[in-house]
Amino acid sequence: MQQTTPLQISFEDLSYAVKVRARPTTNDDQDSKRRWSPFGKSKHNDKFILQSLTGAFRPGRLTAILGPSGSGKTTLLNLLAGTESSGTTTGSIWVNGRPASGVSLRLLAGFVHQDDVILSTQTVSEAITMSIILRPPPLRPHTAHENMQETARALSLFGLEKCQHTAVGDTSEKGISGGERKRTAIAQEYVTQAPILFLDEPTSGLDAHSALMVTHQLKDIVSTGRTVVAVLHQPSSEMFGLIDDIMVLSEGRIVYLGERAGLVDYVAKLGYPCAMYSNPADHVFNAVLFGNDVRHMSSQPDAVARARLLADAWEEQSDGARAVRALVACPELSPIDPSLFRRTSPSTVQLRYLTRRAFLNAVRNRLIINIRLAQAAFFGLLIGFIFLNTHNRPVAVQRQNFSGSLFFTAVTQFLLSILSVVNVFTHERMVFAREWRSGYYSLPAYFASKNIVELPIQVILPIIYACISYWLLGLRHDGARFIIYTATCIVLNLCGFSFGLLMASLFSNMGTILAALPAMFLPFLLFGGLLVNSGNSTVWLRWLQWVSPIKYGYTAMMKNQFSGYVVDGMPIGDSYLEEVNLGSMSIGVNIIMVIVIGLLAWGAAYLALLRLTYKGRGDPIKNNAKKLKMELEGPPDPRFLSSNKEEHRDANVV
Ligand SMILES: Nc1ncnc2c1ncn2[C@@H]1O[C@H](COP(=O)(O)OP(=O)(O)OP(=O)(O)O)[C@@H](O)[C@H]1O
Repeated sequence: MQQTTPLQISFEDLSYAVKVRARPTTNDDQDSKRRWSPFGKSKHNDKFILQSLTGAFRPGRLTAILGPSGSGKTTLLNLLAGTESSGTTTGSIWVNGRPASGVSLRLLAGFVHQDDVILSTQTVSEAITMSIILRPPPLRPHTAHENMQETARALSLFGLEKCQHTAVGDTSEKGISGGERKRTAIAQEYVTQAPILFLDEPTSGLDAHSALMVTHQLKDIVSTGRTVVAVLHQPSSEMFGLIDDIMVLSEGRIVYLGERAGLVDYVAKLGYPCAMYSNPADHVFNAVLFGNDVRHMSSQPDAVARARLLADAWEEQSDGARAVRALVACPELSPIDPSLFRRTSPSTVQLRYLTRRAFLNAVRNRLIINIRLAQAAFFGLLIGFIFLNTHNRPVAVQRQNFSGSLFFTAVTQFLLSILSVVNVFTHERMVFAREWRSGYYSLPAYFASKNIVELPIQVILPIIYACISYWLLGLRHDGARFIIYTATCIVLNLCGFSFGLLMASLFSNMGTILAALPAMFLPFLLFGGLLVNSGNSTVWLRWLQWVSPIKYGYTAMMKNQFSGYVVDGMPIGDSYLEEVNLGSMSIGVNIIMVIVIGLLAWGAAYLALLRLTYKGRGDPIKNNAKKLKMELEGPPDPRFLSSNKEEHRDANVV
């Protein structure tokens, strides 16, 4: 990894508040602005998660953020990395003295999240190569061979050679271990050569040796001049010894920020001397943050009061806080090289890569494809044998059997397609959300690749079904009518695919989808043309037939079979069609209606995915890239060029 321009992140008076439902009880928390009123409109309070944080993270140093659960560590990282958007942020952030909102920091920073999801069928090596291809580092390797070399280097640095060809896996199909997954996620960020790296609990859930290994790897990254900030839970003594700077947070406030070596002295001065041979990180947690009360969980007011005492002591009385303020006032000012900005690959590269990955994913999930193929053949045979040679039966039986079998066909083509998509896509939705946020690709490239791979399957399955069922059922022996029947099955399948995509994009888990599915599907089924005579149904509900793809598909197939249908010289088809009131629209128009409804659902699925991308506002980086880059490339904030700079520089030792 190459040396990089040193980048210092500083922030002043940084606060973050979210709206929480107000409670009618009186709360003596001075920091919350109580605005609850039983009759008024406003029933929300501001909950301050981070309060007036002033500090700096220095380049070439490994900074660890420590603090009890719920102290705001993840929120701070998210805020700096520009991924926290639901609340209100106040205060300033700079990179090398240039104003930088969290969003613009995303141009410079990689982020390893607590629960990074990687596509389960991807191997470790593929996941790392994907990062190189889709988020090329400044000196982009151009050939596949160079990409492989770069991947091999990362695999070796992170000790992943032994599992490089193992699939990542998930809870249902075991793949690599939790530690290997964490290291893979770090390696994915490492290869982009981002000058800043944020990591949220990279060592949690790992055994002591693996956690130490990860910390050593972070130290290696830091040695190239990068700024690395990691949230660490309970670092061991060995890990603690590798950390350069430490920030301790409690109840959203800073309790300590400075060199690791200064922490023990500082807490000793507060009246908490650390015993020899004890782990300073444990000491800070147990003695300082919780007052050695190991038997009881501190009550919320106690914890807040204790945190306030410690944070006030830090801010008002400590030399460390003064040194930090001096560092913030007089930061590193070297210019930010534009080559450091995050890069994305061209749309064509994204599309090509994602299509290949989606294809491999489908092939590796071969069992699912095989089941879907078998399902198409099974239902074709089932319906064929149940209604075998219906054309040889009495007229009344023909009417009933053809109606029943064609309705069943319309329903199965639509429903099976929905179920197959939601099953596959529900897991992938989380992968998409994570990869999109990390800047791997754009939504159009992802959406297009999904469709390119899935559409051929959605065409082949109904063809199998139609080829088997049409001739067994004894539908009219006419090539053109067979083609219309097959085409109707195909469009119903594609329409179901769109609805499946929509449901999987709208809802994050299978349970919700299964709860919502009947509410959508059953009205379509009821107004599908067989169960209710739509000409005589309740008037104000009759519109449902116009949005039911099953109704249009069923009508097209019924007209295909019955218009002009003659049995033993008697024309029985047209009168039957009139009787069952399937409407005046032609077969072609009915098929077009299925396509139109499918396209609308498909468009809605795209919008639902767009909603996942920063709540529909799209990528803030892409939207403002020019402005954000200009700010970072521009001159430092004038306040840092003021005449008292030299004065501050003398105090610039944390
Ligand atoms: N959008 C939100 N609405 C309400 N409360 C929130 C929101 N986001 C965070 N919080 C609260 O803010 C506090 C800090 O959360 P955060 O995830 O930053 O803590 P943390 O220090 O990273 O905890 P942990 O170590 O357990 O991951 C928690 O009490 C959390 O419940």
